[in-house]
Parts: sequence; C-alpha cells; structure tokens
Amino acid sequence: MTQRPTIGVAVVGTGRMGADHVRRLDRVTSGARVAAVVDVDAERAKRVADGVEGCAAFTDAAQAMAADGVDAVLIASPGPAHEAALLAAFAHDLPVLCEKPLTPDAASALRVMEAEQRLGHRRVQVGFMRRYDAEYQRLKALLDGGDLGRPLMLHNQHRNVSTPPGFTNEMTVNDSAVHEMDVARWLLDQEITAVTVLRPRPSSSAPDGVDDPQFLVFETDGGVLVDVEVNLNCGFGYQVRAEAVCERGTARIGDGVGLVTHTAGRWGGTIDQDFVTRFEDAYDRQVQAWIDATARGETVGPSVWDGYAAAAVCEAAVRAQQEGHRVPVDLVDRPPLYR
Ligand SMILES: NC(=O)C1=CN([C@@H]2O[C@H](COP(=O)(O)OP(=O)(O)OC[C@H]3O[C@@H](n4cnc5c(N)ncnc54)[C@H](O)[C@@H]3O)[C@@H](O)[C@H]2O)C=CC1
Ligand SMILES: O=C1[C@@H](O)[C@H](O)[C@@H](O)[C@H](O)[C@H]1O
Repeated sequence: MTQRPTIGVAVVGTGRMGADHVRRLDRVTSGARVAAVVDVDAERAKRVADGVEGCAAFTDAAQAMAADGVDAVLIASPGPAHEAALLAAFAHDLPVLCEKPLTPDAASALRVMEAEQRLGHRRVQVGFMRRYDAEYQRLKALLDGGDLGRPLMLHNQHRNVSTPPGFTNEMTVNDSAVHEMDVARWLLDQEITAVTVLRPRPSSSAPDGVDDPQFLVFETDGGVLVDVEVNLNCGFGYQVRAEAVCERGTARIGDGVGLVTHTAGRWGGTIDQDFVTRFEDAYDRQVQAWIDATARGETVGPSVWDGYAAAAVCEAAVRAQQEGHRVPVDLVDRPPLYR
C-alpha cells in the first residue's frame, strides 16, 4: 500500500483554540503535521512551536504560508484577523480550515467570497464544528428523513459558565449565537430572513455592559421560527441544546446524559464546563475531515457561503440588539460555486 504524504499545516493564532488544534494535529488526527505556527505574540508562538518536532515559529502569517513544507493553513486568530489570513492563503492557493466566524461582518465575508471565486474553486472549510457533532448529525438525519413531518420551530439553548474579560454585547452574537445561526441554516436547509433580539432583566452575574441573557428569534425563508436562549454567565455549566418541533413529533439533543451514578441517597451525572470538552469529538472529526479532503484535493464542510450567510445574520442581530426592533437579513444571490 502506498502511503499518503503528510500534509504540512501552518496554524495561525496559538491562543486557546489554536494551541488546542496544534495538539490535535500533533497527537490526535492523522495525515498532517504542524509545520509552522504563527502568532503576533512571538513568545507564545515559540512556546507552542517548541512543543512540536520540526515546527517553525513566525509572527507573520504570509511569511509562514510561503515557507517550505507548508501545504495548508488552519486559522485560529481572532475573527477580525481572518480576512487578511484568508487572502494570504489564497495568494498561495492553499487549503484552509478557518475557525468561526469566517469574518465579523458581511462586507468582509463578501470580499473573501469574491476572492475565492477568483481562484475558481473552493479552498475554505469554515470551523462550524457542530456539524461534526454526533448528536447534531443524528438530528439532521432525522429531519432530512422526514419521519416527524416538516419542522415548524427550533428551540435552542446556548449556556456558558461565564464570559471571559473583555466580552461585549456584539460577541454574544458574533462569537456565541453565530453557532445557532449556522446549525439552524444547516439543519433546516433554509436561509434566515429576519432577526429579533429580546432581553429579560439581566442576570446579576452579567458583567457590566453585557446584556445577559438574551433571547434571539430568527425567521426563515421556509417559515420556521428559531429561538435561541444565549445565557453566557449561567454559572453552572456549558450546555448546548436544540429541540426541533415538527408536524408529527419533536426531537431534542444536548441533554448530556452520560454516566449516571446512584450513591449516598442521590443520583446524577456531571455537566460539561466548556466547549473544549463538550465538542471535543466534533473538533477532532472536523479537523480529520479537513485533512482527508485536503489529501484528496477536495474541499468539504461549511463553505465561505455559509460563513457569509452567518455573518449577514450576525450583522442584522447586532443591529436588532442596538435598535430594539426586528431587522431583515439581506443576502446577495448565491454564486454558482456554492450551489
Ligand atoms: N469553534 C469553537 O467552538 C470556538 C472557536 N473559537 C474561535 O477561534 C478563534 C480564536 O479564538 P481563541 O483561541 O479563543 O482566542 P485567543 O485570544 O485565545 O487566541 C487568539 C490568538 O491569536 C493571536 N493573534 C491575534 N492577531 C493575530 C494575527 N493577526 N496573526 C496571528 N495571530 C494573531 C493572539 O495573540 C492569540 O494568541 C476565534 O475565531 C474564535 O471565534 C473560539 C472558541 C471556541
Ligand atoms: O465558539 C465558541 C466561543 O467563541 C463562544 O464564546 C462560546 O459561547 C461558544 O459556545 C463556543 O463554541
């Protein structure tokens, strides 16, 4: 049997997600190696590179992409830095796995989409990892199968223990609810056409300046109503749940009922505390799918169109937050490359 050559990956951004993806590429997935890491924080890049055999450290993404042994790019810098890194990768026609959000607004996502179209082929998989989560995949298969009839509503809960320092109202949409925007579009195979943001009284655990929780309502072009409780300082755990209400039944995921113990007069289990553990398998499967597709010369998974559509919904949601009324979502026509 002939062995596939190992793909050399440059990981851009070595913070929480970037460092975890470096570990994953180095120790969990197969078919790729970390050839380079990039961070504007030179010491952080060096620290991460030192832990991986044969890995070079850079502070400039474009330089890393031009380096020997780099065949593909994983972008895990903050959202506002994604556009520059994507355009640099396109200059070398390199395959990219780009963490969500593709970019933080629709105009920059459109520029990326135009640049990818100029290449003439898809090169980017967007890191909407929930599409690789086993529970979400089962829900998708059930809805696609049609046994429950047509979906009418999708209820979602997105709870985090707490928000990190510097978290803003916009980030409740761009960093957190963006996942529900993507999974709603994917599960229903419909586009989101309008967003309303409602707010109960704030939790006393919410940091100053952050309205938490928030309640988002999306309307879709297929007539489904999607609601999302974004509750990011709930204090007790990381919970991501979705319930589809269909014509002949309902289906729910995310109850997290793993090991249940009965002891000392009580019964119960544990609740994940963050996305790294809750979605560990999904991140692994997402990255392995990207490596495998790259080895075949293909691009799979959430596309730049999906990243753009989510960015347009985010933009409408941020306006809805600020202006306090329902905001329609405007999308350009879907280009042939993404149909
Ligand atoms: N899929 C998921 O569940 C999650 C995805 N993310 C996404 O991953 C990305 C990174 O987030 P975190 O790791 O939490 O952030 P982080 O703040 O921990 O790390 C970001 C790193 O990027 C570096 N950086 C900043 N600008 C850069 C540039 N221009 N070039 C190279 N490096 C640069 C920073 O110095 C830092 O080391 C974001 O897009 C975020 O939305 C984050 C958390 C979970
Ligand atoms: O992407 C993520 C974070 O950026 C975000 O801050 C969290 O709320 C999400 O649950 C996580 O998946």
